[in-house]
Amino acid sequence: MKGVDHLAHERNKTEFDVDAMKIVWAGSRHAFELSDRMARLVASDPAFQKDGRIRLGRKELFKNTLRKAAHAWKRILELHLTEEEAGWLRNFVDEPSFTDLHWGMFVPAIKGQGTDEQQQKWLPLAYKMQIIGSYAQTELGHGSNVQGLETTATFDPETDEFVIHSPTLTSSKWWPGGLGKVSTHAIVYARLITNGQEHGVHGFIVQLRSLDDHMPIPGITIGDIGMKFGNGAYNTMDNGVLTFDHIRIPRNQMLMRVLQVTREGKCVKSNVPRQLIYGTMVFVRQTIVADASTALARAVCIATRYSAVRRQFGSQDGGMETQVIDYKTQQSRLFPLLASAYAFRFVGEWLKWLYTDVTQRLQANDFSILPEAHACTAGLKSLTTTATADAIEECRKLCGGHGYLCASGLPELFAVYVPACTYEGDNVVLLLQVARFLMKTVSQLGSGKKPVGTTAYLGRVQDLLQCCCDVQTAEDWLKPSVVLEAFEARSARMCVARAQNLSKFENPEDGFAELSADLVEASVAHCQLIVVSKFIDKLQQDIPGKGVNRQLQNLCYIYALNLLHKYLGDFLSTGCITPKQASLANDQLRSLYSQIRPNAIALVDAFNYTDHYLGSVLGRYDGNVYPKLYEEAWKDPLNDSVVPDGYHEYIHPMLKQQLRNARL
Ligand SMILES: CCCCCCCCCCCCCCCCCCCCCCCCCCCC(=O)SCCNC(=O)CCNC(=O)[C@H](O)C(C)(C)COP(=O)(O)OP(=O)(O)OC[C@H]1O[C@@H](n2cnc3c(N)ncnc32)[C@H](O)[C@@H]1OP(=O)(O)O
Ligand SMILES: Cc1cc2nc3c(=O)[nH]c(=O)nc-3n(C[C@H](O)[C@H](O)[C@H](O)COP(=O)(O)OP(=O)(O)OC[C@H]3O[C@@H](n4cnc5c(N)ncnc54)[C@H](O)[C@@H]3O)c2cc1C
Repeated sequence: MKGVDHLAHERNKTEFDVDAMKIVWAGSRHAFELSDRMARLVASDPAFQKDGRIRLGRKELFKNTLRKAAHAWKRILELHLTEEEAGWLRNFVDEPSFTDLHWGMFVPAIKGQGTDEQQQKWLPLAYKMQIIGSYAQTELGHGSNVQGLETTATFDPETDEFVIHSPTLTSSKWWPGGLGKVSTHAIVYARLITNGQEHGVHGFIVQLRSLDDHMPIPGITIGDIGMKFGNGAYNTMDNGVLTFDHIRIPRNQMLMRVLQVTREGKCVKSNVPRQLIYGTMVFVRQTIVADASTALARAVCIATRYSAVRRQFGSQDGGMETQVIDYKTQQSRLFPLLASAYAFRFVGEWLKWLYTDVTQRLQANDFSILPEAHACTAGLKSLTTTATADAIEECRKLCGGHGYLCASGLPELFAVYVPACTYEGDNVVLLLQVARFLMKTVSQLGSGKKPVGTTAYLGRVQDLLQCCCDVQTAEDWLKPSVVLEAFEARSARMCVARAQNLSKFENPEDGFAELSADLVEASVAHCQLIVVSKFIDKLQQDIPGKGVNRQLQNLCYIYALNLLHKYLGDFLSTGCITPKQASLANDQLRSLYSQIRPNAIALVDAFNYTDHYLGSVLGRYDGNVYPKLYEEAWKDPLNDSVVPDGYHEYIHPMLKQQLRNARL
C-alpha cells in the first residue's frame, strides 16, 4: 500500500514533463524501459536486499557478495537477459564484485588485444563464466608507471612456453579486483623477454587456480590484500596479491594483436599501434565517466529530497519553519551539483559514442583518433570522478548531522566511490596525459596541422587570443555562443601561455616536470570546456516534452556559470572577461537558482531511482524521513539489549568507584 507523499507539495510545483525528462536522462525510451524493468526486478528480489550490509564482517560480507553474484547469474540465464539488460541488473544490484573485472576488463582485454584465434578460444569460456578472469596489471611497486612493471615473461624456445616470474617483492601483483579469492585466470601484464632482449610490457592469459578444486596452480601465491576504506563499501571486492615462481604458459597465451612472438622467439610487429595494449583502460575509463553521473545523481537525489523535508529557523507566529532548500546558500551548493549530474550524463553519452566510433575505425585500421580518444577518456575520467567524489561529500554536509549516519546512504556511497579517483589511472597522472596531448597540439599549430575534434577550437587560437566577451547584461550570459567563447578563450589562452613557458626550457621534459602543476590546470580548463560544449550540443537536439528543454537550459547555464564563478581567477587572469561581466554572470546564476528551485524535486525524480537503489532514509521518494530514521536507529545491534554488554565489567565498577570517592 502506498503511504502519504510528504513531498507531494513539491511535486505539485513542477513546471515540466517528468516522464519525458526520465527518457532524456536514460538516453532513449528503450534505455528507460529497460533500466526501469531491471531496477524493479532487483528491488523486488529479496536476494538482492542490501540493508545492514555495512554491519557485516568481512567474511560474511564477501560470502554475501558471492551469493548475490551467483543469484544474479542464475537470473540472467533463466530470463535470457541480453548483455545490456545484464549490465543494468549489475548496476542496480549495487555491489562491487569480481564480476565487474571479469566482464569489465578481462573480457574486453581479450577482445581488444587478442588475435582472432585467441578470441575464439577464450571468449566462449569467459562468456559462459566457465572461467573467471581478472586484470592483473598493477604491482606493489608500480601502478601509474606501467612501463616500470617488473613481472617478467621470458620465452623459452625449448618448450615453446613463456615463463612468468615475480623477481622481487615489489613485482607482486597488488590490487587487481576479483584476484584475491575468486578468479581462475587473469590477464597478467609482464615485461616480454625473448632471446635475452626486452620488448616492453604485454598482456598474457595465465591460469591461477585449478578449475576442479580452486587451489592455486603450483608456483602461484595468491590472496586478498586486506580491508579497505569504509564499512561495507568496496570490501565486497577481493582485491588481490599474486606472485609467480617460474610459471609456464604456452606461447599462444600471450595476447598477440599488437606483437607476435614466433616459434623461434622472434618478435613481429603488426600494423596496430603499440598503444592498443592500453586499450582496455580506454574502454573502462569511458564506462567510469558514465558511472560518475549515476553516483553523483544518487547523492544529489538524497540531498535534494532531504533539503525539501528538513526545516530550520524562520518560523513566524508559530508557523512552519523554512525548508533548508530555500536558503540561497543551500541552493548555491546543491544546484550546481544537480547541474553537474546532468552535464556528466550527456558528456558520458557523447564519450560512449566517441568510443564506439574509435572502435570501428580501429577495426578498419584507422588509428588517427586514438590520441584524442585517450586524452578525452583520461581527462573526462579524471574531471568527473574528482567532481563526483567531492560532490558526494558536499551532499553529506548538505544533509547536516543526519548525513553522517549510515542510514543516509552517503557514507557508504562516498567510501565505495572515492577510489574511482585512483583506479584506472590516478586523476593527476591522467590530467598530465591530457596536458601532453594539448601541448603537442599547440606545438603543431605553426606547422599548419589543423586540430580536429575536441581541440578544433585551438585552430582558431589567434581569434581566441584577441576576442572580447561582449556581455553587457546578465541575460547575455544565456547565449550559448557567449558561454562557449568564454570557455574556449580561457582554455586556449591557458594552453598557449603554458606552451610559451615550456618553450623557455632547453629540455622539454625538464620543463614539463617543472610546470606540471600549471599544465594540469590547463587540462582541467580544456576538459570543462568539453563538458560545457557537449551540454550545449544536447540543447540543440529536438527534445520532446513540455518544459524539458527549458529545464535543461537552466541546468546547462548553472553548470557553466558556476564553473566560471569557481574558476574566476583563470577567466580574469587570461583576460577573457572583465570583473563586471563576472559579476553579471553571478547575478544570472542567482536567477537560475530561483528558476530551478520549484523543479528541483522533479529533476531528481527524473533519475528514476528506486528506494532500494538509493539505499537512503533521507532520500526516500515519499519524504517520510523522521519516523523511518527513528525506526532505523532501533535496528542497530547496540540496541539489542537495553543495558549494554560490558556494563558489569566497565561501567558499573567505575560508577561504584565514583560513589565511594564521593563518600570519602
Ligand atoms: C554482486 C553483483 C552481481 C552482478 C552480477 C552481474 C554479472 C553479469 C554482468 C554481465 C554484463 C556485462 C556488463 C558489463 C559490465 C561492465 C562493468 C564495467 C565496470 C568496470 C569497473 C571497473 C572497476 C575498476 C577497476 C580498476 C582497474 C584498474 O585500476 S586497472 C589498472 C589501471 N592502471 C592505470 O590506469 C595505470 C595508469 N597509467 C597509464 O595508463 C600509463 O602508463 C600512462 C598513461 C601514465 C603512460 O605512461 P608513460 O608516459 O610511461 O607512457 P608510455 O607507456 O611510454 O606511452 C606513451 C604514449 O602512449 C600514449 N598512451 C598512453 N596511454 C594510452 C592509452 N590508454 N591509449 C592510447 N594511447 C595511450 C601516450 O599518449 C603516449 O603517446 P605519444 O605521446 O604519442 O608517445
Ligand atoms: C579500489 C581499487 C581497485 C583497483 N583495481 C585494480 C585492478 O583490478 N587491476 C589493476 O591492475 N590495478 C587495480 N588498481 C590499481 C590502480 O590502478 C592504481 O592504484 C592506480 O593506477 C594508481 O597507481 P599507484 O597506486 O601506483 O599510484 P601512484 O602512482 O603511486 O600515486 C601516488 C601519488 O603520486 C602521484 N604521481 C604518480 N606519478 C606521478 C607523476 N608522473 N607526476 C606527478 N605525480 C605523480 C599521484 O598523483 C599520487 O598522488 C586498483 C586500485 C584501487 C584503489
